[in-house]
Amino acid sequence: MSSPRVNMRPSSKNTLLKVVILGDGGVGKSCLMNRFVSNQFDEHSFHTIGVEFLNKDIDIDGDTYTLQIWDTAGQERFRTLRTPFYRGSDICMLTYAVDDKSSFRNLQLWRDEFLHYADIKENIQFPFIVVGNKSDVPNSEREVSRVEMEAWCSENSITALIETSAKDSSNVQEAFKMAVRQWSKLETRADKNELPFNDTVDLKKKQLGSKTSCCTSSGMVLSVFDVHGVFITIISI
Ligand SMILES: Nc1nc2c(ncn2[C@@H]2O[C@H](COP(=O)(O)OP(=O)(O)OP(=O)(O)O)[C@@H](O)[C@H]2O)c(=O)[nH]1
Repeated sequence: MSSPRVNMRPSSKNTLLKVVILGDGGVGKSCLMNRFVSNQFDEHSFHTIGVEFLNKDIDIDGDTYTLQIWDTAGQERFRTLRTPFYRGSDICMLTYAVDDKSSFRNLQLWRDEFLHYADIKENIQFPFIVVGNKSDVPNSEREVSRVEMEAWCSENSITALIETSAKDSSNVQEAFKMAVRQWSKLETRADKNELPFNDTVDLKKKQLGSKTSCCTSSGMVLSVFDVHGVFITIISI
């Protein structure tokens, strides 16, 4: 009598990761998130107020990851609405537009703002990824070269970098996958005690206060957060 077949395939993990997207207003953060989550592009995307988030599952190298993607308002006037949401991030996407030099120069400010409000210690290697969006623009409109991007990343010890287009969809999936692989690489090294690293955040356990949420017809989340006793309402218009 033949023995019953046993499926020896190891069960895959499911890891929840909080990804925060930062960068100047208008570089295409909301469009990147919507392209990644819903495969849609809005030519007339409105400025984000505060923050919005969407979840998306992806499979990478046999494991499933639930990405909780936080799209933040890039405009300076919304600084106090966005910064409370940096804490507990696992990955930070520093985004600029290749046709906007000033958005590239401001990456340093975004990086510093993130490290400060996320309370990441300076000697900790955090999973940053640099994303140069709007790669579809004609060469005549391009203001930031790939070489400049590589130089800035090298100066800031960032090894994950990619150019994307939320408009024509190029490299958008790859950017999020690259971000997760970068997180995984640093996490593995931290597990082996090769470098100091903050704990993996389980958002189910570690939320910024309590949260209620619902979906609008566009799929965006309107939320009311209780952040250390202060209620913040997040509205997508
Ligand atoms: N050509 C081109 N335009 C894009 C791309 N991504 C976004 N845009 C356009 O850029 C504008 C701003 O996009 P948003 O996604 O709203 O920018 P944002 O960074 O979220 O802006 P804030 O919410 O103000 O922080 C919109 O008109 C988009 O249609 C892209 O990949 N290529």
